[in-house]
Amino acid sequence: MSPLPAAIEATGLHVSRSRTKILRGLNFTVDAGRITGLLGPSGSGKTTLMRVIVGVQRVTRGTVTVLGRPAGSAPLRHDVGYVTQGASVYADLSVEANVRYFGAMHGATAADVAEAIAAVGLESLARQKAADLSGGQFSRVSLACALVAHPQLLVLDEPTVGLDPVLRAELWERFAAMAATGTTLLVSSHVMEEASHCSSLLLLRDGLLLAQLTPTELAQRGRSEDLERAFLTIIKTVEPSIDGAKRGQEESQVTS
Ligand SMILES: Nc1ncnc2c1ncn2[C@@H]1O[C@H](COP(=O)(O)OP(=O)(O)OP(=O)(O)O)[C@@H](O)[C@H]1O
Repeated sequence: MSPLPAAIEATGLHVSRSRTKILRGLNFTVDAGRITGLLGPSGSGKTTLMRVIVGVQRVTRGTVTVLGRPAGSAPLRHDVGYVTQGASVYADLSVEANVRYFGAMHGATAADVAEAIAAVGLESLARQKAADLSGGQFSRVSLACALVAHPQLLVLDEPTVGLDPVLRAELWERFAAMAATGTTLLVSSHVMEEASHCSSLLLLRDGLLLAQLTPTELAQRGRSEDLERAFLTIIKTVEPSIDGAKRGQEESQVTS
């Protein structure tokens, strides 16, 4: 079988916001039909990178191609799903009405709506108003609204925050099943143990890509099966080069 083309390709990606350099020269590819984890400490640039990929963040320099087209181009609207950290659903509508509403934009059927609700484990609450759900249930409505469109690429910003371990495990199983049927998933997290569910990991720190590697390679390079510890080891190893990159940037700011 010939390999699938990359679902996302970033070349020399720089993003500045309010004159602050947030992403500083990222180069990477995300394989189609796989789960790629976007991992890094708070403030490292994960959300900014996701916003670029879904086309809502202006790029300062460089290119990002998504499913073979420039990120944000109109034909991608039906092919890319994005679930932000803050759930974006209508609190005064029921779970079902929310999913139906978002599904209608993509021609989803009643069966698609029921399937998306079941996928996030909210069947028994389908008729409940979103406002009356718990925090974890509320954020799962958002996920169902993205799933109902059957996107080719699903970008999820910290989807497991606030979920109990059982639900978290179920969601990861769901993501794996989606990847097995060809969906590409890019999932951010700062919980390193979740890295083990991914085929490939993008490790971000201070807007720089420290490494792109598999969980096994992370454990090997970081010399620990504990992926949190392995990540910390990698951070310490590359710290001097980060300082160097920052210095280089400050020098270019002085000269530009
Ligand atoms: N509009 C803005 N103007 C200036 N700086 C911003 C703006 N939005 C975000 N930033 C900064 O960009 C950096 C990266 O933010 P981003 O939200 O991408 O990080 P993150 O890795 O997703 O963090 P978290 O895990 O906490 O959500 C942070 O230092 C943040 O303060």
